Amino acid sequence: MRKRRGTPEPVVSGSERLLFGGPLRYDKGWSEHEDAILKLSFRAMVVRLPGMLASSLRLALQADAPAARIVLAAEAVRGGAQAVSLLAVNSALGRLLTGPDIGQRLRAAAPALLAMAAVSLVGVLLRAASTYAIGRLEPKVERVATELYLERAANVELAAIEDHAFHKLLDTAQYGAESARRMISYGTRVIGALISLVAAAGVLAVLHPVLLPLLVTMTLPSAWSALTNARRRYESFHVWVQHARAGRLISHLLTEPAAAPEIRVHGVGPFLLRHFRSMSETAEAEQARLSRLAARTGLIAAGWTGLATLATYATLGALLLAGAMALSVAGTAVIAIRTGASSLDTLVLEINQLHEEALFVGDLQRLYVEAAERAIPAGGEALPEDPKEIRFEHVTFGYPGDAARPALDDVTLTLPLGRIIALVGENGSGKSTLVKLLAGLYTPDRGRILWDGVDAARADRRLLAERIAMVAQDFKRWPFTARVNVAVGRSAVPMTEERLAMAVTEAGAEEVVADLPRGLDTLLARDFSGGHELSGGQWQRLGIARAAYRRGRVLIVDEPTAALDARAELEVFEKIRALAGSGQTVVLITHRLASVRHADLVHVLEHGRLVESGTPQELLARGGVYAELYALQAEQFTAKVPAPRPS
Ligand SMILES: Nc1ncnc2c1ncn2[C@@H]1O[C@H](COP(=O)(O)OP(=O)(O)OP(=O)(O)O)[C@@H](O)[C@H]1O
Repeated sequence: MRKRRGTPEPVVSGSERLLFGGPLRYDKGWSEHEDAILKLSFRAMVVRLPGMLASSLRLALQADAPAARIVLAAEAVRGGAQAVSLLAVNSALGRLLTGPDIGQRLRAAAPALLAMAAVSLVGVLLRAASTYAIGRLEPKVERVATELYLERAANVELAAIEDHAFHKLLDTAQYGAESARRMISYGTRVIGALISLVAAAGVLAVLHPVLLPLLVTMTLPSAWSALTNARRRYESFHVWVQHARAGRLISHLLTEPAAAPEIRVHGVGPFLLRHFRSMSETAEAEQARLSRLAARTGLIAAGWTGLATLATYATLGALLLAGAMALSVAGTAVIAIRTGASSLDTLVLEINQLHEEALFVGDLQRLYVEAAERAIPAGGEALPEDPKEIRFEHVTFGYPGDAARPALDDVTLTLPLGRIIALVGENGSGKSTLVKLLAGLYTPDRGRILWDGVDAARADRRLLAERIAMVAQDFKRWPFTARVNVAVGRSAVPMTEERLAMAVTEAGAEEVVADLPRGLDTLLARDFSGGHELSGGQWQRLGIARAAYRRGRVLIVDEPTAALDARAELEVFEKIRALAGSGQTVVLITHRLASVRHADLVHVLEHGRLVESGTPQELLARGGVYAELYALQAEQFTAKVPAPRPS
């Protein structure tokens, strides 16, 4: 790993070790992006300036072209006005300092003085126009950048979302949209300062050639100091981004409703607070380190600037004493030096800010590119209109980063369509993984999934998803109304009461809805006012209603009855059977083998491998894994209850 000189090893708090198993620092960032340090050098900063300005401009034009044009025009004219103003100063001073009597001198200087007044009025008006247009532009730029971020992020493969490196990019890039917003102001100020600097430098070069390099020497220290500090802040941000997220996570846990009961009953509050404090202190130590370095850099820069200023004014004095410069010219030079130095100062600061923001926008742009590369591919072969079966052929799949053992290992099985197929097996045997592959959420590492003859890997993924309705074990409980929680099953079609009512009935969720204070319009999020909470079983019924609303050809239900009472369980299986009766394929994952009795076909998985397949009756008769699991469950009901111990 390449490390910057002077970057100390991170301090790791006990809290990080205990709660998160180690230091929450990203330390690969610099070696992953070899050019990252180069990006922070002064030369690179200057070289990248046109690109940075162009990317701000592109974003601005995309967000609100008329406002962007107003800003550009106002800044260009304002810079020109400043040059005119300096020339007018020079002319006014020249006329005021030379000539016979003061009245005549004043009259001679009057046009230049009037020109100065007119130019400053124009400047004020242009500044107002620019302020208005920037105010209009900034939120739009942020929105456009955020929309693109969210759109790309929502469209990547599930494997990318679960990938550590991609997640880091998602984490850091989210700050890019805000930076894009800020780049508009900085970019505008850079353009303004550049133009007025050129004006001041032009005037100075005309007055005396030695004044120009002196002006530059005066400003270099603040450039160096600002750049050094920006580089440190950016570096630190990247290393600490995960730590910052963990801090926010702890504070969120302390306030979120889901954790509230346990926090109170188990007294988790003080424990989490203690670790929140300890982690905050670790982060504060990093902030203190940055401030210490910034103060030191600032002091060095200030000393350097002081010496350079002294040298500039000494040179001006020497030129005056030697008679090499007239007093009026020296007066204009002082004004031009002050204007120039302040423009150069502004320029350096603003370029630096622009550069710092551009680094974050760079993260965002990297995310755009990487997300596009990892997007769910568009297009592909069409699936057969009415396939007879889906066949897994020697399918092997392992989760990224989990090299120990594949979750599915050389699985070959058939899922006949229009039937109820049950997947059975102990925890971790690969059932959920199998249905995720079936739904196209992952693609096999080896082997094929065939819809009749068509390989799902070559099929159009959107068309494949169209056919699937899924109630996963951890299906999303959307913090919206009950209506949306059902209709989100197929949000692309217009929401109709008829379709909603049918889905609710098919899932047997009528009672759940009837019990809600505002029926389908009840908000199902306790953390909003008027929000209502459902029980696990009630949620599960809504989840099934959502899948019914979707009307996919293949209904995948993963543990549909885990949170249901015995009566509800029976009812739900009745509903699922009815769905299958209407020609729909049901792929059912359940641990309750009594419910599997009605399946047309059962596949039994063990450690990621298929160990048995057949009808429930065949499997019971065979006396294998299924029969063993079945007997175990049956025993629980037939075993004699031990007699109470005598007291
Ligand atoms: N997103 C994931 N990332 C990494 N590993 C995973 C992921 N999901 C599951 N696994 C691993 O894959 C294996 C199979 O898990 P899977 O969820 O498919 O089992 P299952 O049969 O559905 O289990 P259960 O009955 O407990 O739901 C397990 O070892 C699990 O740890």
